Amino acid sequence: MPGGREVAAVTDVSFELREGECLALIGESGCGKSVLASALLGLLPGNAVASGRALLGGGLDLTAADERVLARTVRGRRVGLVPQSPSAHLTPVRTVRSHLRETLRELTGRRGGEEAAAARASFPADHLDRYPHQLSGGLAQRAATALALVGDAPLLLADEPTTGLDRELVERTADELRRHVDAGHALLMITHDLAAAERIADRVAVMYAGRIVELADAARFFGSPGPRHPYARGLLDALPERSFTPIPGMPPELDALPPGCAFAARCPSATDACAAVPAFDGTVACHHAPEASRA
Ligand SMILES: Nc1ncnc2c1ncn2[C@@H]1O[C@H](COP(=O)(O)OP(=O)(O)OP(=O)(O)O)[C@@H](O)[C@H]1O
Ligand code: NI
Repeated sequence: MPGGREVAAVTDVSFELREGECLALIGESGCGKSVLASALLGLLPGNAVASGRALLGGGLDLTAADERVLARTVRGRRVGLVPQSPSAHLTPVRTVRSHLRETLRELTGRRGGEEAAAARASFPADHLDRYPHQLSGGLAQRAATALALVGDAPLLLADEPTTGLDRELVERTADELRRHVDAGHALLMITHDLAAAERIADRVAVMYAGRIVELADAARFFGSPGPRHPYARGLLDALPERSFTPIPGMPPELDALPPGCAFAARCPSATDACAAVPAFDGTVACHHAPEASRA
């Protein structure tokens, strides 16, 4: 950070993701979702410090791999990325067709196939000759998704892949990503869109102030018995189709985290116990979470 301040953007995160599985990573703006995705691909800014391990099938540790290995064998081939700001990742002087052509050639050795690749992300064929600045946010998003699907990487990180899309396109994109998962790929989908998460995720990870506070089976999380962490319950209650009650207050600044549980100031269940940071037991990090019911 400017001025040499340090921010713990992501702390003590731990999860597994299997082939054929979609994990949705949800949480308010600024909680560390994109930083986590960038860390997995070696795309953090030069002054960032990452520690820990991120093992890809076969044992490659993404956090320890050097830039050459990441660039030549990992990005696009073993780990695909739909970046959060797709227009920033497209080359301004090249059309969408040209981006797809080069990515197809590089990752699959094939010539042609741009239209089929575009169609997978509902990118309209008659817009293929447009330049990035001629695309709406939603079209840039679909172009980025099409590019990310080309390499058929076993792991796909999709950072807000449905932003800027209308409901029908959200559903089409989510369904395409789900097909990709069902074909045996793993998907980490970062999203604000809980309806999209519910549509495609097998499991849900809820992040708050840089930590995962709940990791749950999606059907149980969105259905019954529902979330166990008060923050996760608050996120669902804030939905218009549920009680439409926002969580009071704002998330803390990551460079000024309160001691103890970072959610305590906004939490209806907080007690003195929350002065200590609750440990994450693999499913929830809360001193007051209801027991996981067996079902
Ligand atoms: N380049 C950077 N330099 C310094 N701090 C950064 C940088 N990028 C992110 N951060 C810090 O990391 C925190 C997490 O950012 P991140 O982009 O991961 O949030 P996010 O959960 O993806 O939010 P959003 O939903 O808005 O995309 C930010 O609050 C900010 O404090
Ligand atoms: Ni983000």
